[in-house]
Amino acid sequence: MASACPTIVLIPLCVPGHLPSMFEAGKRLFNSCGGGGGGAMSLTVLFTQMTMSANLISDVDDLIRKESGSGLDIHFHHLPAVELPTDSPGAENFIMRFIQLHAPHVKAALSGLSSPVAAVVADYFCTTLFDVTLELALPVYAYFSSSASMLALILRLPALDEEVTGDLVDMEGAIDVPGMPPVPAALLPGPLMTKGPNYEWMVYHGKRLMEAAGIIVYTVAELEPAVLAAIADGRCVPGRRAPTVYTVSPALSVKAAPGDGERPHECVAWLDAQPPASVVLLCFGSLGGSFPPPQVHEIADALERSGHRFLWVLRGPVPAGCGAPYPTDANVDELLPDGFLERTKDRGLVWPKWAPQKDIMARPAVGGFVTHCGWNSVLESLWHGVPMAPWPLYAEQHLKAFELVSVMGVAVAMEVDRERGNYVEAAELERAVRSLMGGSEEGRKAREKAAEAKALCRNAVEEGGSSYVSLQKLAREMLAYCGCEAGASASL
Ligand SMILES: O=c1ccn([C@@H]2O[C@H](COP(=O)(O)OP(=O)(O)O[C@H]3O[C@H](CO)[C@@H](O)[C@H](O)[C@H]3O)[C@@H](O)[C@H]2O)c(=O)[nH]1
Repeated sequence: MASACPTIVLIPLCVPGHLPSMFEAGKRLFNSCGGGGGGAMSLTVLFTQMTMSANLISDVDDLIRKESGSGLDIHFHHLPAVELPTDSPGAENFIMRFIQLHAPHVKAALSGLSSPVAAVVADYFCTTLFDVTLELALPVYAYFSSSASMLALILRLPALDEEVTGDLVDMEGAIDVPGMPPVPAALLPGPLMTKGPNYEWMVYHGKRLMEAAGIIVYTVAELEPAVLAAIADGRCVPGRRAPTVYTVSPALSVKAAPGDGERPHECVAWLDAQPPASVVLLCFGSLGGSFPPPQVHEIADALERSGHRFLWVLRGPVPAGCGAPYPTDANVDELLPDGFLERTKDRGLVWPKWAPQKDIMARPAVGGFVTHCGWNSVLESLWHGVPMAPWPLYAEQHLKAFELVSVMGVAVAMEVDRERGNYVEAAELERAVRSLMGGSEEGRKAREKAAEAKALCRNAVEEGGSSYVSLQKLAREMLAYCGCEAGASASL
């Protein structure tokens, strides 16, 4: 891993919703620093041995293989395994403690690099590692894989915590998330609703993010202008301005078709036999898609009655007592109502395992997306101008659903009963699918807004676009830290 030129060190959270976008952003930053050719900078990635889904493990292996053979100055380093905390009362708490245990290994890895470190970029769930970077006097940037709206809420949280004596969910009225319309408390991310160990960690992150040299947010500035202005104007933290926010937008492939001689994935081949914008996609991220049998039946009824074409990524149960909360493959014969597959075989495909969502989303047949509102899925949808029907399930997804419908207007509203485990009745899903795919005024507006969002996404990564400019600015800053010329090269 030796390299003479300065290096940018990435410390990602190794989960599917965080790692791919962060690596992509890091690589584009490295290119903007001249790393792609001029030898001005190298990139080092420190992997924690997080319990990963099988899909991510193969993605990480592929990524390392591909990048190692690319001739680019990118280095991968696996940190030693740590003993997994066994008594954590929730995912957030587990992750924070898991990351914290890596501090000595991160310190040893950073100290052992033969290249001078230009900057460290750490996932925002890794703020416990800021102590190491402070000790080594290295500039540290936070990478925020979620929306700017979520960032505004996290930055606001420490003050909110002091203002409110009880649980946030019991607050009278709505929550003030700077730059957003008033957010009903019932839409807060799960860990923020009631005070406890997971909540405390989120408050901790809110405080520590203020120590970062900058915050790199995976978003499109033009999609969230009011929130970004509120952060920049210092409206999140009383009396203090938040670190500078750099927006890095997705730059997804526009090559939609498989290459010569490549066999398309079954889902892609099926989509290519459907008319343009005729299929509603249902896919629920890396942890979702596995529903209790009554809910599976409601979805099946809704899809059958809607009469629309569909591609439904249905997952099996999450194995009990297993460290990784990732769903198994679905046994569709067991899960689906009798005769459903036969009755819908001419217009529907149920895919029982991990699906190539990015490739699917790029196919012209996809006309609408029922999504759990994971931020990667949202941006993938908007990159292709596909309107959504939000079905939030966990984490900050209820906030996103609100933002998609009430702020961006790129989604039709759908009633999700959070108190019943985010249950959606068949009639409601059928209504939402008809509205999204059919001729309703609501659906028409969402399609129009999604088409506008597509243009914003694509412009952001063009030369002179918001993401391009952010990366150039960040590159100059990082080059300056290590006394290099500000010779950033053109890149996305
Ligand atoms: O069958 C599948 C399911 C998912 N994906 C991909 O996996 C990623 C999933 O990311 P995301 O849509 O953001 O969902 P989560 O995996 O749930 O992401 C976590 O991380 C996100 C970013 O911080 C948060 O917004 C979410 O709430 C949080 O759950 C996306 O790129 C999808 O294209 C597939 O390729 N195939």
